[in-house]
Amino acid sequence: MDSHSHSHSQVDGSFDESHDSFSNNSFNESFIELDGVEKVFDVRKKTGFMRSERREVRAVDSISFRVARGEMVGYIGPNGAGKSTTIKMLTGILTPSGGRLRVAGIDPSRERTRLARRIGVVFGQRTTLWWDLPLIDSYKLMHRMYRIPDARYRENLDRCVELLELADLLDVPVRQLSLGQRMRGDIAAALLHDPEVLYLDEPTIGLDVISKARVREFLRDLNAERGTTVLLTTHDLQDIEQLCSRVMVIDHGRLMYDGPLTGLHEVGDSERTLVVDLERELPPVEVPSARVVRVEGPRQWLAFPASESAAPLVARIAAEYPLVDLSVREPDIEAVIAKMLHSMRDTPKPPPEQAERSGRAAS
Ligand SMILES: Nc1ncnc2c1ncn2[C@@H]1O[C@H](COP(=O)(O)OP(=O)(O)OP(=O)(O)O)[C@@H](O)[C@H]1O
Repeated sequence: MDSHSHSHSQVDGSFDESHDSFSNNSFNESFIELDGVEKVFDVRKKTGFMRSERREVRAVDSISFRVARGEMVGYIGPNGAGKSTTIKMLTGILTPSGGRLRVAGIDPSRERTRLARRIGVVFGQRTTLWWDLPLIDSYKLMHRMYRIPDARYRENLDRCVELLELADLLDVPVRQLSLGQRMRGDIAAALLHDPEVLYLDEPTIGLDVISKARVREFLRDLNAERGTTVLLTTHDLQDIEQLCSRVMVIDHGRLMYDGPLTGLHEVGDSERTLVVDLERELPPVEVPSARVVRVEGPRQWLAFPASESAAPLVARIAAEYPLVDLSVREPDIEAVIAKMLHSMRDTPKPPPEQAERSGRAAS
C-alpha cells in the first residue's frame, strides 16, 4: 500500500489543495482525511461570586492524516490527549473548530445521518445496546433503524453470531451479560449494517485473555475478508501489535508519530521482557542483546529491545540453558509513548531517510 506514504508525510497541520495526495490516486483511495483539524472547547471556570473566567482547551490542535480504505490503524496517546474528541468529530457528534475533515467524502458534522449508515462505532466503556432487552431485540431494532435489507441483516447476524459465539446469548438481557459477552454483542451491533469503517474505542478493556484473543481474531478476519477500515483507540499494546500495521500517537492534541509500531519502539528505545523458567537456580543468563534485570530462584527476567524479534534470543537460550518455560511481556503503552515523547524532546529530529524507514516522528 504505497499510497499511504503520502499521508504519513503530512504531519505539519497545513492544508494545501495542491498537495500531492490531492493530485494523484491516493486521494481516491484515502477514506478518512483530516487537514489541520482543530477542536477548541470554551471552558468557564468560576473564580468568585458572579465572576467566571473563560479558558480555551485545545483538545485537538491542527491534526492532519489520511487513512486508506482497508487500513487498520491504532490511534493512541496519554489520557486527555484528544483521541475521543477526534473520534467524535469523525462520527459527526462534534463539529471541528477549524480545518477540513472528510470520511468517505462526507463532511461528518454536516451529514451525520447519511454517514451513520457507513460507519460503525464501538465504545468499550459504554454500550449501544438496550440494557433491559434481550440481545436479539437490540439487533431487531437496529435492523429497522438502519433499514437493513432482510437478507443482508440475516447474513450479517448469522455470521456475527457464529464468529463471536453469540448463539447462547441472544435471549439474555444485556444487563446480565459479562463484560466480554457484552463487548462481543456490541461489536456485532456495530456491524449489522455493513459499515465501511469501524471506530473502536478500547474494545478489549477489562476483558480476560481469552475474550481479548477472540475479539482480536474476529477483527482481523473482518478486515481481511470485508476490507473494513478500522481506527482503534486502545491502552493495550497487544491490540496494536496484533491488529495494526500503522500507529498514530497523539499528545496534547497534536500528532506526534505516524508509522509502524516497530518504529515507535525504535524512537523510544523501549524494551520487552523475556521471562524464562530454568530447571534450577542458575547465575544470570548471558546472551548478547539482552540483559538480566531480575532473578527469583529459577526464574529470570531479561530485557531486550522491543523493536527486535524474540525468536533468536529464545533459540539461543533454549540451546545453552535448561529451559522449562518462557513468556514475553510487552511494555505498557504508556511507557512506550512516554519514552518516545521524552526522546523526541531530548534529541534532534532524525534525518529524513531514517524517519521514513522507522515511521515518522512529527514535531
Ligand atoms: N466537552 C468538553 N468540554 C471541555 N473540555 C473537553 C470536552 N471534551 C474533552 N475536553 C478536554 O479535551 C481534552 C482531550 O480530551 P479527550 O477526551 O479527547 O482525550 P482522550 O485522549 O480521549 O483521553 P482518554 O484516554 O482519557 O479518554 C482533555 O483536556 C479534556 O478535558
